[in-house]
Amino acid sequence: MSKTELRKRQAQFTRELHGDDIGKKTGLSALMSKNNSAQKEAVQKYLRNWDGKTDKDAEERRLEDYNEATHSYYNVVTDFYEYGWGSSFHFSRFYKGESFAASIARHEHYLAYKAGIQKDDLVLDVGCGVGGPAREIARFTGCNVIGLNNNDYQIAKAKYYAKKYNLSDQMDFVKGDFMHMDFEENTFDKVYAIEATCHAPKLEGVYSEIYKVLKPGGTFAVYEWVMTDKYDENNPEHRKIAYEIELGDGIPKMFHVDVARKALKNCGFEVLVSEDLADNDDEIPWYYPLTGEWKYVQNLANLATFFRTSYLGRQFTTAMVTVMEKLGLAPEGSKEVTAALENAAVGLVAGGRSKLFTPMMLFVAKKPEEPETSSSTSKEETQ
Ligand SMILES: CC(C)=CCC[C@@H](C)[C@H]1CC[C@H]2C3=C(CC[C@]12C)[C@@]1(C)CC[C@H](O)C[C@@H]1CC3
Ligand SMILES: C[S@@+](CC[C@H](N)C(=O)[O-])C[C@H]1O[C@@H](n2cnc3c(N)ncnc32)[C@H](O)[C@@H]1O
Repeated sequence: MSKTELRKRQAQFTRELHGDDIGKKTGLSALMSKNNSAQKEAVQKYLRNWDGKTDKDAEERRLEDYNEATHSYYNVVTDFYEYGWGSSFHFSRFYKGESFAASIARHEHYLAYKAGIQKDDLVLDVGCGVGGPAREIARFTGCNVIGLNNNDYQIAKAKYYAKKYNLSDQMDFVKGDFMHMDFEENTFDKVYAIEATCHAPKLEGVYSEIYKVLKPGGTFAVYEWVMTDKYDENNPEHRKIAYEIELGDGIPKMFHVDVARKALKNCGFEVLVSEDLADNDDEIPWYYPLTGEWKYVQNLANLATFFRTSYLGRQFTTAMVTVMEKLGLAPEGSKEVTAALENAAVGLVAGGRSKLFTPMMLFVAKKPEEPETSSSTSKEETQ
């Protein structure tokens, strides 16, 4: 199927699944207005690749199907994410006394600061979700942002929110696969990606596209999801944690941190910062909202969020969605989605506690002023 045909089909499917009036409804009320048979199809398309098999063939299938699989994954989880987490789909570090929203925003500001984003810069947000970080970074720095996303539903939502919050002049959102970008070479002053490029079947693929569209001398900053140095792919316990994360988060393959670092270098980037922000012995761990450890709750106003993200809250949501599905109020397959998200939560907490996994491997990388030609770059073996 050609790129144009795939785009048309995915856009048409989104209209069938979510209707034309995207934006006004969020979370569970948006879930309730989804089309039943389209939802069933989306759940099936997402889960067909995660059938419990971890052999090379199964992995190959997941890598090949990355575009449709992630498109379907976000078609079915976006409403749950907004209901449980908000409109920035990423983790953050927590400090004592800090609210959940402040912590999420600070994590975004920090990336903007490390990327050196200035007023009037043209910035690309790779895998922009519903635009939570783009709105915050545009307000924080005064830059102009283009959000790239392969999910039509999220793009429609991001556009709706930009208009609602009077930010449309500073931002736009476009449909596209980050493995094959349509932008002109040397277009953007800065590029950032927050917990999105882990959906790539090959990190060198997405990083080389970023390198191409970045102006010479421009900076790319990313919070990458990777398995850490402690991870051993041949250890079944470790592999189980990585598989749970892949299954529950729609990721074809979780890569080791070295793979990411080498991929950046192989694309021609000069790596300026390479730091796991989760490896700071923070008093409050990044994954705590998913553990249900109430002792960490910093702010009474955040109680609703912490209930929804905690183990107890997740069981409550699953039970509620099961009943809603039986009564025909929620579309078929919604219960399966909550089960997959439960896997995500369990895998992420296990990965976080054991430090086998981090969602905040910070890389800041520069495209040289005079980029090397690809033939003059010596490449290291990655994936
Ligand atoms: C998938 C990637 C690369 C990043 C997303 C990171 C997080 C924002 C999500 C990872 C697991 C998600 C879960 C929820 C919200 C968003 C995440 C934390 C829920 C709390 C949403 C409400 C459901 O009832 C339970 C979910 C558990 C997992
Ligand atoms: C976990 S969300 C993070 C969203 C956003 N960065 C944020 O922090 O709110 C991952 C995002 O990557 C996008 N994505 C995944 N695969 C993609 C691809 N091949 N091309 C473009 N976007 C993709 C998803 O649609 C989703 O918006």
